[in-house]
Amino acid sequence: MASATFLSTLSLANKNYLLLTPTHACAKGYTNNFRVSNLPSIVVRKEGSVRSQGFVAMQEKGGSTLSDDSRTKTPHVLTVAGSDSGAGAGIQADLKACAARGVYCSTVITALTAQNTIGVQGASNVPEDFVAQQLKSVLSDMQVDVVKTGMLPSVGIVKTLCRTLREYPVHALVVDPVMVSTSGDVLAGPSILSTFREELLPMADIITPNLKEASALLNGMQLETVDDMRSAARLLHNMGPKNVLVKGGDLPDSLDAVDILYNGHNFYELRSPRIRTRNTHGTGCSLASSIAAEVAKGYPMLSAVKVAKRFVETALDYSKEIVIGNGPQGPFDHLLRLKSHSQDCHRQQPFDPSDLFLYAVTDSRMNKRWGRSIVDAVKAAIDGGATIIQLREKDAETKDFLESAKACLRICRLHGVPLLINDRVDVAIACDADGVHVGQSDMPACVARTLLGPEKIIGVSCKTPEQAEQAWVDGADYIGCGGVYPTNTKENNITVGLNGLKTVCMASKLPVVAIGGIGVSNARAVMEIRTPNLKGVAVVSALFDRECVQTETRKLHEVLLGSNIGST
Ligand SMILES: Nc1ncnc2c1ncn2[C@@H]1O[C@H](COP(=O)(O)OP(=O)(O)OP(=O)(O)O)[C@@H](O)[C@H]1O
Ligand SMILES: Cc1ncc(CO)c(N)n1
Ligand SMILES: [Mg+2]
Repeated sequence: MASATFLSTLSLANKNYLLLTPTHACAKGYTNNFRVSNLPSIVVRKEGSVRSQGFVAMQEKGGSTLSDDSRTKTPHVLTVAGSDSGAGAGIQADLKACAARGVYCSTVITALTAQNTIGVQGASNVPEDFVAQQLKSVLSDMQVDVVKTGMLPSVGIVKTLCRTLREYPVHALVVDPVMVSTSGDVLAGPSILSTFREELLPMADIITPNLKEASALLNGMQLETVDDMRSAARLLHNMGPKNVLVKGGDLPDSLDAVDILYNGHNFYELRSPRIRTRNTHGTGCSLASSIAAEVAKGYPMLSAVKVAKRFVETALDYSKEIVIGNGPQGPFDHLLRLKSHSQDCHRQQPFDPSDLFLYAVTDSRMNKRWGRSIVDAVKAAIDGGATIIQLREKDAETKDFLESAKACLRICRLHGVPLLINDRVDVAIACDADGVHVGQSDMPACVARTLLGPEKIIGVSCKTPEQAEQAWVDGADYIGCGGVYPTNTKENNITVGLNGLKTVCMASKLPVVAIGGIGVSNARAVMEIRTPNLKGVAVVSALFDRECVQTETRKLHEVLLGSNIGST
């Protein structure tokens, strides 16, 4: 049995920190094997013992870590579990959940399963001594913070794990006592129950049985209501784990997904709306891994469980319609990416610099003046031959802007024309636009790149070769150079002229679009500076401060074609 949980609050540097100690590291037989971890760590000598190891967890409200040193290590979860060939549960779910939650995950594989959305067709255990070898390889080298267990298919493997954990103590142990898959296939037989009860559960910081597993651990106790779940949690807690989470994913007749967390003092009833979906295979593994991930980051158990549950709920909701496999229980998408790809038949094309040829930039004031909606303006520009659109809505309310952007995106995708958002990276992300255009005092392009990911288009306004170089370094795709001519659209804008444009084009490693006071009368002169990097012109007033946007766009298109430069 683990020794009793010892909780205290201590004051350090005028801040209250919650000191959790000892963790399971002081369970019977742990060796005196301490190490420095990313988690603010305090070795606690309790009752003359030097065996116990604890860590300072962040407080529920706005906690903070103890020292800068403590922030340098990457949080690390080791999952000890079975492989699922269908990749919805097991090791594969654990890897995806940890990646989604932003922690590193190493893997010790205990069994291979041949599994899909129909069920488990076969299983083959990894030999005990090879499980031991994998455990040693990882634990002796990689500074694991939290071990999470899943399928442990034999008594020998459970014992091997317990022995190795005593030799290499970690900060926390999360045990998902996997026994039966949702398809009803046995992943670990009843023979392991006694070793679970006697050896593994007492070492655990949390165990996360589903209803069937809780029932099996409690000799077949019937579990049909939330009250039954509370009773089960209390009885399981008596077996030694610090926390028990009884999961109610399979609770009959429950509109909500209810889980009960019990820490020996309090019960917490955690509820979320039940998502109506067939794609729930691997929810248990993912929940346990996400709890492990949050604990590895340093959060206290209650916060970790809450965040993990919300993550699973969000991922299920996001994935409720994805179609993978023909069986009754499909996998879900931890990384929240598959839906937009599978449902979007007009996928974004990779950035093509020739798209900068006729670059139309909308202006809310001009649209208002001419009594047209932003959607109508975009439609007309595309019909006239615009090759890329940027929405520049300085005055719009965010909610309205987002709605307009979504409507414009549908039109742009239909015509294969990229849609960029000016300044507002948040709006671009929210509507899944093709990219953003940022100015020198907006969000730096490198930060926008981190937020938007590698595929999105990022343009930066530049007036000098130095700014153009920085845009390249920051990972932009193109630069906008100007104002080439004086313009009313931008107040106090310094004009660079054709010479300034040429200097920047010559220096730039990125394709360039010219902007500022350009229209039908001078577009040809701009393109005739003849530098290979200049791919087109960006235009606001010459298209949108006119009665007929389509006609003006067509005229400009003809002029540009006549200049015979930059077009595809
Ligand atoms: N349809 C659903 N909507 C929302 N949450 C759900 C749904 N199904 C399960 N959950 C939640 O997912 C988590 C995992 O619970 P569940 O009871 O499904 O585990 P499990 O049976 O071990 O899963 P598996 O063995 O398929 O990996 C719990 O927090 C549960 O409340
Ligand atoms: C390998 C493996 N582990 C756990 C589960 C439980 O979901 C499963 N179906 N397969
Ligand atoms: Mg499970």
